[in-house]
Amino acid sequence: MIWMAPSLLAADPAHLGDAAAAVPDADWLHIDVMDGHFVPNLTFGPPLVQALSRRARPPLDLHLMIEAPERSVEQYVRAGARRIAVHAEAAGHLHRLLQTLGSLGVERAVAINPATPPEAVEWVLDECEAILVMTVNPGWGGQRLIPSTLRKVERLRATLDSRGLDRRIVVDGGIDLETVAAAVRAGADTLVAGSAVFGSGDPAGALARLRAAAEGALSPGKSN
Ligand SMILES: O=C(CO)[C@@H](O)[C@H](O)COP(=O)(O)O
Repeated sequence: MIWMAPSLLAADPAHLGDAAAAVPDADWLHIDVMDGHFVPNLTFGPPLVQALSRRARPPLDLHLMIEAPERSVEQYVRAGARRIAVHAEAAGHLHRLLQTLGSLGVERAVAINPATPPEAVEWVLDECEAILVMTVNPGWGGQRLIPSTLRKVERLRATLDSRGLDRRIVVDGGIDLETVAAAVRAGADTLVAGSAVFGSGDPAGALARLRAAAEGALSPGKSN
């Protein structure tokens, strides 16, 4: 089953609550937390996440693009996160951090940047529910998908299949009507999309079209 996760990063910052409420049919609402260090951009802190949780119907999917994520995860769980992605590149003790997240009762994803090999997640697959493959370099929305990242998705899907592991593969960055089918065919089943949803005048309609294209790519005989 395909899951769609519109990313609020592409919404008008002056109307974030309205944007959060505009996609009730999303499976997750993706929120990019940036600290100005791990990536240069600075975005959502815990009070803002908590306020958004009151406007959003979908569960909140937080992507922590921050240094030392172990210092902040509890605050974000208290703010309303239902899934948290931490970067393999940022966590000094990734396995322990994932165990902590598990004990806090949230779904766990391990995120990897475009230059990070898929092997970076190999020894933590038992401690997460999803792997988030960055299909652009993190920090900004509106970039073009880097094609080599889909080869990494293929490798990860093959590894999961060979080990009989049921894990979500999330792709994040440059997902739109042109790229979504290739991402799904590579093995992604959870699609984060910012500009393609909130860059449109009709976020709910854009989300529905993107979902239809993704589901079409799963069904043999359909051309997407
Ligand atoms: O994590 C990030 C960017 O660092 C993403 O979640 C973006 O928000 C995706 O935006 P689009 O590429 O879909 O515009």
